[in-house]
Amino acid sequence: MAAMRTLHTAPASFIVTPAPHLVSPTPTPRGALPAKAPPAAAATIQSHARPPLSPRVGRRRPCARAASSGAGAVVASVEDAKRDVLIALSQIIDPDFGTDIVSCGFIKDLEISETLEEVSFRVELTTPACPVKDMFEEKANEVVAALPWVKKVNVTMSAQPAQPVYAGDLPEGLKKISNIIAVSSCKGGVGKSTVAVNLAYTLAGMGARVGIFDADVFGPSLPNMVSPVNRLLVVVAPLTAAVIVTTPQKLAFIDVAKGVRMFSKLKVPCVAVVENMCYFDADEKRYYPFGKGSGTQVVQQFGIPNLFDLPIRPTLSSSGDTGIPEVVSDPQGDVAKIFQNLGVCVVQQCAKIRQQVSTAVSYDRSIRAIRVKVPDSDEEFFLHPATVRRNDRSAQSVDEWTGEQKVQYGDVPEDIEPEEIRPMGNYAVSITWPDGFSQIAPYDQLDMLERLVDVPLPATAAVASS
Ligand SMILES: Nc1ncnc2c1ncn2[C@@H]1O[C@H](COP(=O)(O)OP(=O)(O)OP(=O)(O)O)[C@@H](O)[C@H]1O
Repeated sequence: MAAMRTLHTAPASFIVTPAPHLVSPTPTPRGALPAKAPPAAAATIQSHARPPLSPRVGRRRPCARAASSGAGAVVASVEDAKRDVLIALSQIIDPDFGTDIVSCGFIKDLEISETLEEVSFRVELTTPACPVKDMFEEKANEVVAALPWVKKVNVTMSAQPAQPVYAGDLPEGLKKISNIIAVSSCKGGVGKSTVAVNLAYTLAGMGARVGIFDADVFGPSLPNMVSPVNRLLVVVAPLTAAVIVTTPQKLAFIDVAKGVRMFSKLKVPCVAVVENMCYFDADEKRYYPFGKGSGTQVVQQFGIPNLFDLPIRPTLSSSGDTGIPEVVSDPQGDVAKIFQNLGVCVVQQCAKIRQQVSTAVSYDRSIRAIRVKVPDSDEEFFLHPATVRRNDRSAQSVDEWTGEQKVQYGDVPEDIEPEEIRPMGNYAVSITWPDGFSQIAPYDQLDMLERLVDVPLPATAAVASS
């Protein structure tokens, strides 16, 4: 008997999962969605041009060989023109990745007209909900138009196709979903469904395709009521991140702490805390009927960086009954602004998590070592591939019942190299070996293995991670 009910899923950039009440968003015209709040972070322009990744590109000034007057200047060839454009665009820095948009691989389909005067390219972002996409478009136009030989710039904005950061088998419906966000509290009635629904509509308003799934993770009661033979439904869901909902009471903190610890065990980063029903305004005064501070306590104790205070609003409650979420019915209101900030935070944190996960473990052919980056730090360590393979703990390598080692030391060639390394969500990588064996290696396990010491600095960037 399943204690999970799917309400509305679609090929989506995001799935938001409240627990445990049923909520099914009614499709809403785009125009009715919340207005954009100012982005939390802005794309920045580097003060000096940086060369793009191509080793052929030098540090020369854009169009240095063109006529010096600027207006009416010419460029010698399409190749030179493309080089100029990439150098110009590499001045734009993605605030989340701290890298220029050329190195991030965002520039696609760069074309120069035969007359060498018109430039066309596409900027492909990691998510359609990128909070700084307008800024990127504006700056891309600006820096390319500033090249003296350019008369016209055509910029198209797009986003990468939705794709999970997960190498394992996924149910069909999850194969085109990039991020799954859990909205959780471990306590009933604090506003999970309210937050989940409004967050989902906000993300949709930012350009993401969003579905909502309602899952009762902690307290499924139906299995107890009917005593099924199979009590456990094993599914849906490599979570990208969690948003914790709490209320200001001290008692709420205890339950929330339980949830944060659970997500920590599951290696799911908690990216934000929403302290719901914090206050209300009346007679030009602000009242805090439930006291202050459980959200702050969660942030301080668990280091979750983003705290959002949500007021008590009769309209938030009544919007649950009417089927039109507050961010839709009052897109310019205070509550919509809070959700807009929460949405920006979620999108940015997810982008960072995906970037971190996809580069966490890679194989560096030049030094024949598996490189492991320690999350949230500059630290990294190296492992001998054969050591990783010999320490596989799956049933294929170790007898599940006796613990007897089935794969012997000598069975693994000393010079074995992985063919592919792919992330399995936030907790493990899948390593494919030349004999076709696919090893699931949890980060915790990699952390325990004997490390290579005195590893020479790699000559080239790691290549095997995808
Ligand atoms: N900020 C708010 N202001 C006013 N009413 C609110 C607010 N947040 C939630 N509510 C109301 O509180 C009640 C509980 O909220 P909600 O159903 O979202 O909580 P939940 O955590 O999902 O509950 P459960 O654990 O029972 O599933 C609802 O009636 C909702 O409309």
